[in-house]
Amino acid sequence: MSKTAPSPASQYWALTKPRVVALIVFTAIIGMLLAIQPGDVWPWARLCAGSVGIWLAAASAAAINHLLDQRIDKVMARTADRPLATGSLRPAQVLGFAIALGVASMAILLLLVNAITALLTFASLIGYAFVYTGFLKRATPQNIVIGGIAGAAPPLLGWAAVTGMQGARDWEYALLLVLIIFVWTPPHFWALAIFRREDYARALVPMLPVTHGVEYTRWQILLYTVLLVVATILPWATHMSGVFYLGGALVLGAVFLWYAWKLLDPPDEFFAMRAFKYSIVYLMALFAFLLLDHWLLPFLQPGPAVEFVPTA
Ligand code: HEM
Ligand SMILES: CC(C)=CCC/C(C)=C/CC/C(C)=C/COP(=O)(O)OP(=O)(O)O
Repeated sequence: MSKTAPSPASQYWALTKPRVVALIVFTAIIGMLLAIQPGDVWPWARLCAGSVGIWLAAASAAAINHLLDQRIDKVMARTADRPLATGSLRPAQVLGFAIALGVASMAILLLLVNAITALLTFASLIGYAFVYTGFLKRATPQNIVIGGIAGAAPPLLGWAAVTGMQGARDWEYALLLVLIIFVWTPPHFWALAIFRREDYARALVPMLPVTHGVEYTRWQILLYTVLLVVATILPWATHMSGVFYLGGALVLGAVFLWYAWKLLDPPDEFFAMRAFKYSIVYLMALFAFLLLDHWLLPFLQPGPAVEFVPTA
């Protein structure tokens, strides 16, 4: 039985790495919602335009990644069905699509949000599409650590969309969120890379399990997971978030530590993929805790007693 060819729309959609970018936009939106304080007027236009603009930029960067990684994607089993690897889209089409998304993103951010968000988003796009994909990925096993800065930036982009980054507090809090995703990235990616190491070796990509071996990578995952748990305490320690967040972060962190510890002597080779999948649930849930702590708890707590003063 012959397989029906995928529709062009589904191929363009695949270029945007929709699921990864969905989580990226989720962290950006949470950055926005943490930057608004209870009682503030919600800047709806900037919230909507900021989300769309950041989404378009991340999608553009993902499409450029497909373009620059054609050779690698063709060789690796995980990526061999990508639109350029199969030939269902031509490089010129992908380039045009990436440019259109990038231009639309910058126009929206510049015209409807603010210059600092446009600038930081553009830097993240360049960081992932060119610095990581075009250079670091092929150059060093620290590729995803350094390149992770671009993927970690979205909460800062969201925060900038709401505040314009006017005060030191804005930078401190937003960079804390960036730090959390930055230290989350190595356990997230290296767990998958352990499982997929033969793919990377065949494609000559110097990922850590290929260059330094699986055992060394497992210890690095544990090290970064410990750093991650410490980093996730900082929002509470700096009074950005309360004990509700802290409780959630510690429980989620304890489970992540269990995965990282068990990965040192895993029950089977699929365990690394279970750890990878947990890393995604972890980040989603951690950011959901930040949000609930910021927005739900103030509503649940009784407000300050207001004294009734008769006017006459
Ligand atoms: C340099 C940084 C990063 C690297 C190298 C990396 C690497 C990867 C890889 C190789 C995959 C598998 C993709 C596939 O099978 O098609 C993946 C999946 C995923 N990543 Fe990352 N990642 C990074 C950062 C991020 C960030 C910052 C986020 C979100 C905040 C994220 C969210 C996800 C999600 C949600 C998936 C699952 C996608 C799916 O189920 O199709 N990643 N990542
Ligand atoms: C503007 C902005 C916020 C940009 C963010 C860019 C972005 C989409 C970051 C995600 C990082 C990611 C999917 C890495 C995958 O690594 P890989 O490309 O080596 O994985 P692959 O083998 O699946 O292609």
